[in-house]
Amino acid sequence: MFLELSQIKRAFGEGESRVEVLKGIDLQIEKGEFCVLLGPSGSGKSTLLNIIGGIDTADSGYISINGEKTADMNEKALTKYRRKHLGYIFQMYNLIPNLNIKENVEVGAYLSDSPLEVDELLKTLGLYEHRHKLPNQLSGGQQQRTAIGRALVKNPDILLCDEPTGALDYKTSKEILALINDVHNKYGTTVVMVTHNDAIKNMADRVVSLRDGMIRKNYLNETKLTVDELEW
Ligand SMILES: Nc1ncnc2c1ncn2[C@@H]1O[C@H](COP(=O)(O)OP(=O)(O)OP(=O)(O)O)[C@@H](O)[C@H]1O
Repeated sequence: MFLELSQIKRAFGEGESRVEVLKGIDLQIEKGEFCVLLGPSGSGKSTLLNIIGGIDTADSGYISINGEKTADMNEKALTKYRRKHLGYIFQMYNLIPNLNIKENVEVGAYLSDSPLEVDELLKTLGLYEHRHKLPNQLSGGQQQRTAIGRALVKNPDILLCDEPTGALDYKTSKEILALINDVHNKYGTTVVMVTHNDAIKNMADRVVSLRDGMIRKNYLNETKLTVDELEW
């Protein structure tokens, strides 16, 4: 199993205000799978993604990648894992405002031993002619494409996406989903995508839904739709 989560628990706060956000999550994701994580607001989706991404740590349970438990890795190995194997895309693009588009993508390339060619990627993303502009000179969709470029330039094994289309209109959302899907198909990238948008589950291989910190549904989607066929 490529990505395995076992009995992941996470609580925030102390005493009276303590909230158990994840109550024992078991999840297994195959290499190259496209997994969508659904659930109501506050159900723990982002917390789970942050734990997979090594941004946050679980109180108990373990994560293993390719058979290696992250808890057994030392700080150096963990940093290497995050840098080399993970790409992260957020709803708010988190670009560096005073770097231009190309430089923002290069930030991702510096972290990798085997980055993709930056200019090539900028062309694929439709950003090449905008490469000398600053983020605030671009539309939301173009900024999100830049953030995707920064995550993809590392050619990560795992792409973690937290509401990547949350701030975008219908048409741009579809373009971004198509782009993520193309990368997933082309490079065999494993994708874990958190979303509020129920329609997106139709393009996924695996659909996982969380409620109150527990997995309520976890199934393989036998009737995948193309991004074009999605409606919401
Ligand atoms: N660092 C933190 N400190 C305290 N509470 C937190 C922290 N991070 C998350 N929480 C709480 O954990 C719960 C789950 O949050 P999380 O962001 O994982 O949910 P979500 O399912 O992603 O929600 P949304 O869809 O609204 O983004 C919420 O009640 C939130 O307030």
